[in-house]
Amino acid sequence: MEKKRLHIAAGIILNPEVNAIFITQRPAKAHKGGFWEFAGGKVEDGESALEAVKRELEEEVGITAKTIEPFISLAHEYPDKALAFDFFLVREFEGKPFGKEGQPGEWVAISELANYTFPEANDPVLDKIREILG
Ligand SMILES: Nc1nc2c([nH]c(=O)n2[C@H]2C[C@H](O)[C@@H](COP(=O)(O)OP(=O)(O)OP(=O)(O)O)O2)c(=O)[nH]1
Ligand SMILES: [Mg+2]
Repeated sequence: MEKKRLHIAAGIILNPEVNAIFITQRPAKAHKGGFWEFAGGKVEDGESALEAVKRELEEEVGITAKTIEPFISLAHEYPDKALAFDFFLVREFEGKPFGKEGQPGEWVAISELANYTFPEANDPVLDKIREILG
């Protein structure tokens, strides 16, 4: 069977004052359930990655992104699906992020990110966060 190919856009929500990032935990039954993630999801037909990440941030964590820039793009093949990601850095936003879909969410200091388990695809993202923002 053909692998599904999906385009995913996700946001790295930064609080620069305390060098922390807001992350959420994927629901147990979802793909990569229980792993921590940067809020985001599938880019829909007719939508740009930037539009998608803004929409997903409203839907999943209840914030309106105001200053947002491309951070890293990568492709990752899981056994069951092939994903292309665009991660964006969200430097300014309106509202207070929370797990709007009932998922756990936390502000985590960049120095503490290693204590949270992310999907394998996120490794280069985490490395770059430590390098540039840590
Ligand atoms: N949002 C997000 N997804 C990630 C990250 N790392 C990673 O491997 N993924 C994978 C897990 C999923 O297979 C896929 C994201 O899909 P999703 O299930 O969040 O998509 P979605 O929000 O549009 O889902 P849905 O409501 O349409 O079902 O990307 C990450 O940091 N953030
Ligand atoms: Mg999602």
